[in-house]
Amino acid sequence: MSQTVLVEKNERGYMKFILHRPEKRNAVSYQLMEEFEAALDQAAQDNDVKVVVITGYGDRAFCSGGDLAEFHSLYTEEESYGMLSKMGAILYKLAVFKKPTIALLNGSAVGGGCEIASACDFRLAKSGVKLGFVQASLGITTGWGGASILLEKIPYQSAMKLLLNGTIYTAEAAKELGFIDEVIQGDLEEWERFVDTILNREVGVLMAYKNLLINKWEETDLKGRMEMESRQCAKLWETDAHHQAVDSFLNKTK
Ligand SMILES: C[C@@H](C(=O)O)C(=O)SCCNC(=O)CCNC(=O)[C@H](O)C(C)(C)COP(=O)(O)OP(=O)(O)OC[C@H]1O[C@@H](n2cnc3c(N)ncnc32)[C@H](O)[C@@H]1OP(=O)(O)O
Repeated sequence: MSQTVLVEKNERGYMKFILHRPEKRNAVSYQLMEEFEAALDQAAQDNDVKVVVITGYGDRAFCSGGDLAEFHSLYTEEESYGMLSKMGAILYKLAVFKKPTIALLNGSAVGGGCEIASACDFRLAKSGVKLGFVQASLGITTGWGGASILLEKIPYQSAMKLLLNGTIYTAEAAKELGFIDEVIQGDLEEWERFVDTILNREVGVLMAYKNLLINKWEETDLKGRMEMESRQCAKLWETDAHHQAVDSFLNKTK
């Protein structure tokens, strides 16, 4: 089975995780969850790594969220909660990762793809990229805790607009809402400029600032809030509305 997360270490001091399931627009499978978590552990232990960058393979997609085909076999609340809380725990680990993290949106970011992006400290997107928390249009909510994270990061009204609408935005429109920090025009490699100065700082300084956030999120029980969010989503997962929406996507009738 081929690798679903490619890990590249750059001598400038960052590590790139490349979500690598191009035939599924880099959807999250169980295998990808495991490789993603292993990559996070590897980056945490490597003292040369100052920043982690997450991106998608190719130029079509950053990540299309949960693998709707693989997870379609999960029918009930309990079955889906197992999957949702598993990825939720990994996203929490990403949110409280001890060094700065960047989501580099090279292509579409949909559903759980936006949740992964929310868990990063910064979100950069190639101009023209489409993104959206489409879960509402599938009869569910963010199931991996992404809304709880989003509400920590951008103004409440903007977060609610993104979540309740459940529609697709351009990177430019998402920047207006504060979700995207920078839209990259032209060559995507230009993203590196965003971290030029950060990479010149001592890793201890970067980690100390990050620690302020981590402490806050521990005190306000972000983990517990994310678990509650997964539970709410699991309840909606077993409804007909959700199963019908997924059937429509898989049968291309939507
Ligand atoms: C778990 C939950 C959560 O938040 O907690 C979620 O994430 S819910 C998951 C929410 N995600 C979605 O609803 C994603 C739906 N996907 C899309 O909207 C689209 O595929 C885009 C991501 C915008 C890409 O569009 P584009 O036109 O480039 O490609 P496409 O639609 O032809 O897709 C190419 C191939 O990838 C597959 N594919 C795409 N997204 C997939 C997904 N999430 N799970 C499983 N397969 C997926 C398609 O079925 C198709 O397979 P074939 O080549 O075999 O026909």
